[in-house]
Parts: sequence; structure tokens; C-alpha cells
Amino acid sequence: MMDANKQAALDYHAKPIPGKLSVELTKPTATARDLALAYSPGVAEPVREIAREAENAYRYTGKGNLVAVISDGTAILGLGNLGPLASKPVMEGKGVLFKCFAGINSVDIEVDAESPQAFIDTVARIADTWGGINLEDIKAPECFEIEKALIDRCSIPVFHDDQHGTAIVTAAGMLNALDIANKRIEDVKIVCMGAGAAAIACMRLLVSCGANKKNLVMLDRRGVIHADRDGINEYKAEFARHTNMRTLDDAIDGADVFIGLSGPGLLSAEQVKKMAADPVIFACTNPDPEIHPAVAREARPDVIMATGRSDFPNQVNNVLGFPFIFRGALDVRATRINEAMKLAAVHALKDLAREPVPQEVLDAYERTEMSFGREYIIPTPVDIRLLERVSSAVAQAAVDSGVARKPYPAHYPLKTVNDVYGA
Ligand SMILES: NC(=O)C1=CN([C@@H]2O[C@H](COP(=O)(O)OP(=O)(O)OC[C@H]3O[C@@H](n4cnc5c(N)ncnc54)[C@H](OP(=O)(O)O)[C@@H]3O)[C@@H](O)[C@H]2O)C=CC1
Ligand SMILES: CC(=O)C(=O)O
Ligand SMILES: [Mg+2]
Repeated sequence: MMDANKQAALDYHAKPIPGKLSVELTKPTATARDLALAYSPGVAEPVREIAREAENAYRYTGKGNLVAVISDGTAILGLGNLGPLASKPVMEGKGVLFKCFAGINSVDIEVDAESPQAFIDTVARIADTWGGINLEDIKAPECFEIEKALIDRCSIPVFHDDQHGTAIVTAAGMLNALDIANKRIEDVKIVCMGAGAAAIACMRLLVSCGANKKNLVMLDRRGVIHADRDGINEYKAEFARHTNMRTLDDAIDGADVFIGLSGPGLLSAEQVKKMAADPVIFACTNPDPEIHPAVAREARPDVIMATGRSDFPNQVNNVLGFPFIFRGALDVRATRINEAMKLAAVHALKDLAREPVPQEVLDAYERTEMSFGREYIIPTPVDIRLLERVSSAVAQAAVDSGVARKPYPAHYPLKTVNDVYGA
């Protein structure tokens, strides 16, 4: 980031008060009577009701619209393992996005855990009082064990955003990008740089959407993950190929698609030049992508390019997923976020990109024109229609797949975040 922008980012976080989130009151507190209702003696009544029947927590507390954003700080964006405290700005940031895009209250919790089991036990012990748990920036392979254990132990949705949020948005953007390139997902050669939380989940979902594993090459810090390599974990082994390719140079030759979920600056202009016609490059590492869009475009004017950032066209970022996926899941009181709900979100996102773009979005991006095509393969996060389309699709899929504990909401479709509590 340029120095002026660095300072602007620091000032944004520091001023006028530190941080990005605050707590608001939903009930009057001005009088002695208000306090007698809010606290002692009044608060004892909902306590008794919840002790009698746990479901009453949804009626008398904020549980039903409350998501915990929980991290151990082991994979903060693409910055690496910088610890729980340093992850706090990102976790507060996720809370901002939950609130402004989906009207969901969220609190960030950063856990200093000595082991995955300690993290699991900590989260499992607090899970019951939340509507859902969004796990964030936990590195692979530990994240897989952690998420699975917590899904098994918790009765509320537990969702590792870097895995599934990223995969959902990547799949939606990829289906559209390939359509524009006039290619079929079943046929394309895919190179995935990175073999961690986001990469493994993205490749799994692309395979569910039709990609052929035999056309897919995954790389980590040691190069291509191939069948003769020793010491690869079970998650990487899922994508090990029988191949002579060993490096990104080998793999990128003739590739249709590059997906970067790894580290900054790992893809060169020379490598982009070796890709097939109309190459699709999703350089999704944050904050600095695998290749700068201008460099990729100069190397290949026919590129369809996306990054994880807000300041370039085609932001392939889980912000397009997690707020609306949790909205839909919370509103039908889903016990989990299953594959049907994830696929419903993919298609809702993909389809919305093909509709005309509202004036508010053009204004927010200071553009006079945006329409489905190379520079617009996926909706932008400020598009209010995401709330309606993605949340509705997810809620419906939860009901249809039998994980909803409430019917499809009578107050859907949602038009604004002011509507989330219904009439
Ligand atoms: N745009 C978006 O919405 C999202 C983007 N991301 C980005 O994806 C990246 C990975 O995040 P996440 O999966 O959570 O992290 P993980 O720690 O789980 O995985 C990181 C992966 O990147 C690989 N990697 C790192 N540096 C290099 C390198 N120099 N060469 C090759 N491979 C490398 C690691 O290899 P190894 O296994 O050998 O250590 C590992 O497989 C981050 O940059 C993050 O910002 C993540 C989520 C969402
Ligand atoms: C966007 C995001 O979650 C990440 O880069 O980790
Ligand atoms: Mg993340």
C-alpha cells in the first residue's frame, strides 16, 4: 500500500474512536422503572424462562441474531500466523460487514490456544449462547479438524468462512468467468496456487460444480502436489496428481485458470503469457494478490481478472457470502450450513451478476456503467439485492434439505437490513 493510503488506513481505525464497532441499546434505560425491567429485579424473569426452556433464549435475548467471529490468528489474511491480538482488526472488520450488509450483530473473540483441541474446547464451551459461529483466519490443516469437531459438538451453524465463504464466491465468479470465456468447467485446466483452508475448499466446491480433478494442479510452498511426493497431509492428498509437473512454470503452461490463495507476487507476467486463450486469473490473496491486475492485463489483454480487494474490478472475496449465508441460516434457525445451502448461495450470486446493476452501486463505485462481462463477473458487496437473493436462497435450501428448525420466513424477501426482525 502507498504511504498515504497506509496512513489513511491507520487513521480510519484510530479516529475518532479506536476500532470499528460499538454496542447499541435496543430498550429504554432512562428511568428507575426501565432499569428495574432491564436489570434487577426484571431480568430474573427471562432467566427463569430460559432455564425452564432453552428455546426461550431466542425470544428474550439477542442470541438469534448474534454471530461470534472467532479466530486464533494463525492465518490472518495472507499475512500469516501473527497471533490472536493482531487478528482483531480483521475480526472487527468481519463484524462490520455482518452488521452493515446483513443486519447481524457480531462480536469478535480471539483465542490464544495452545492446541487445536484447546481451541475446540474453548469454542464448544461458549457456543450455546450464540446464533452461529463464524470461524476466521485459522490455518490449514488444523482448521479442518477444528471445524469438523465444532460442527459435531454444536447445535448452531459453525462455518469456517475462509473455506466455505471463499469457495462459494469463487465458484460463482468462476462459472460466470468461464461462460464469458466460452469454456466449460468440465474441460478447463485449473492451476491452484495454495493448498490451505481456502484453496482446498475452493477446489472441492469447483469439483462439485463440474470441474474435473484430473485437470486440476495444486501447488504449495514445495511446488506441485503430485502422487509421488512424501509427507503431504490427507487434505492435500485429495488433490495429488499423477504428473511430471513439479513447478508453477510447468503447471501454468496452457492452463485456462489460475486461482491464487497463497501469497503475494507469486505469479509472473511471463507465466501469464503461457496461459491458454482468454485466461481466467483469480489472484485472491489479501491484501496483495499473486499478481497485480495491471501487470496481468499488460501481459495478456484477453485476461479475465479478479482479486480479493475492493479497489479493483471483480472482487472475489468471501464478503459476498458470509453475511447473507448466516442471515438465511439464522432466520430459519438452521442447525448447520450444509452443501445444499452452499450451492444455493453459489447460484444466487452467479445469477445476480447477470442482472442490470442498480444506480446506487454505480454511485458507490464511481462508475457510469457496469454490466455482466469481463470487468463485472460477480456482484459488488454494496449491492443491496444480495440480502434478498442470497439469504432467501440459503433459507429455502435449509428448509428443503431438512436442517431448518423454523419455516421459510414470512417476512422474506428482505429488502433492507431494517427488515431483518420482520413486522
Ligand atoms: N479473497 C478471499 O475471499 C480470500 C482470500 N484468502 C487468501 O488466501 C490465502 C490463504 O489463506 P488460507 O487458506 O486461509 O491460509 P492457510 O494458511 O490455510 O493456507 C495458505 C496456503 O498458501 C500456501 N502458500 C503460502 N505461501 C506460499 C508460497 N510462497 N508459495 C506457494 N504456496 C504458498 C501454503 O503452502 P504450505 O501448505 O506449503 O504452507 C498453504 O497451502 C491468504 O492470502 C488469504 O488472504 C483466504 C480466504 C478468503
Ligand atoms: C478475505 C479473507 O477472509 C481473507 O483474506 O482471509
Ligand atoms: Mg479470512
